[in-house]
Amino acid sequence: MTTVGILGAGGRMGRALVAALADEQGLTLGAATLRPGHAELDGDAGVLAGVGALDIALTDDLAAAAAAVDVLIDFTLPAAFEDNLQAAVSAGTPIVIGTTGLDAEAEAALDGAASHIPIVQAANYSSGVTLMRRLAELAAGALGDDYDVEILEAHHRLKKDAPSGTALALGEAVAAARGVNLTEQSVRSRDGITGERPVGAIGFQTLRGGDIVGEHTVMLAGQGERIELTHRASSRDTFARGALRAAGWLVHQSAGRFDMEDVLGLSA
Ligand SMILES: NC(=O)C1=CN([C@@H]2O[C@H](COP(=O)(O)OP(=O)(O)OC[C@H]3O[C@@H](n4cnc5c(N)ncnc54)[C@H](OP(=O)(O)O)[C@@H]3O)[C@@H](O)[C@H]2O)C=CC1
Ligand SMILES: O=C(O)C1=N[C@H](C(=O)O)C[C@H](O)C1
Repeated sequence: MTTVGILGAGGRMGRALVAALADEQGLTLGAATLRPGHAELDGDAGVLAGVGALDIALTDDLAAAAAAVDVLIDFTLPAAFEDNLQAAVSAGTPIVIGTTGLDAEAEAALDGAASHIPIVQAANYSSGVTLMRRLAELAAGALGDDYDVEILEAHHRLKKDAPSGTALALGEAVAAARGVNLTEQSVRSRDGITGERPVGAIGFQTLRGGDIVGEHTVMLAGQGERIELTHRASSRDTFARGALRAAGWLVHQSAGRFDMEDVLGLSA
C-alpha cells in the first residue's frame, strides 16, 4: 500500500483529495498538514474532509509528514510552495504539485529539486484537459496565424490567481505549436481604444463568479468560421482522482520532472 501525504488538507482540493483517498485502491492517507496556527490542528483529517474518522491527525509538522509517507501531494498556495518543496527534498519523498500561480523563481526551484526527487506538476490533473492541450496544439499548428486564438476561463469567486494555470498551459501549447514565445504574444486585458488585434496575439479572458469549478475554452476564430475547444469540470473530484493517479505512478519513477502527459502515457 502506498502512503500519501496531503499538504493543505483543509483547502477545497485538500479535502477533495482526502475524500477521494478514502476509497482509492492501492493508496492510503499517511499524513495531512495544515498551516501553522490553523484552528483544526490535531483534529482528524477524514472528519474535516467529511468522510468520517480516518485516524490521521492534522499536523503542522511538515518535515515529519514528508518523512512518514511514500509520496506528497501539494495543492496549496504559492506562499507555501517553497517550504513544501524543501520538505519533500529533505525527506527524499516524491511530490505531486497542483498549486498554480507559481513564479519563475518557484519554477527554477522545481528544476533544481527534480535532480533529487521525482516530481509531477500539472496545472490541471483532469484527463480531459490533458487531452485538450494536445488538441489545442494540433489546431493552432494546423490553422496558423489566420485564426485568432482567445483563451477563456471561468472559476469560482474565491480563486486567487489569474489567468488560471490551465489557461496559461493552454496558451503555452498554442505558442509551442506556432513556434513563438507566449509572454511576447500574450494579451491579458483590453480596455479603451485598443487598436486592431495584433496578428498572432494569444488573448486571455478571465471570468470569476459563484461556485464555478473550472471551465476553459480555446477559441480559434478565422474568416467565416471558428473552432471552440471547451472543457468543463463539474466536480473537484476529477482533479483529485487525476492527482492520485499521478501519485501512484510517481512512486515508481526516478528523480526528474514529469507532467500529466507522462502519467497518462501520452508523451511522444
Ligand atoms: N492542478 C489542478 O488540477 C488544480 C489546481 N488547483 C490549484 O490548487 C491550489 C489550491 O486550490 P484550492 O484548494 O481551491 O484553494 P484553497 O484556498 O481552498 O486551499 C489552499 C489551502 O492551502 C492552505 N495553506 C496555505 N498555506 C499553507 C501552509 N503553509 N501549509 C499548509 N497549508 C497551507 C490554506 O490554508 P488557510 O486557508 O488556512 O490559509 C488553504 O486551506 C490553487 O493554486 C489552485 O489553483 C485547484 C484545482 C485543481
Ligand atoms: O483554483 C481552481 O479552482 C482551479 N485551478 C486550476 C487552474 O488554475 O488552472 C485548475 C482548475 O481549473 C481549478
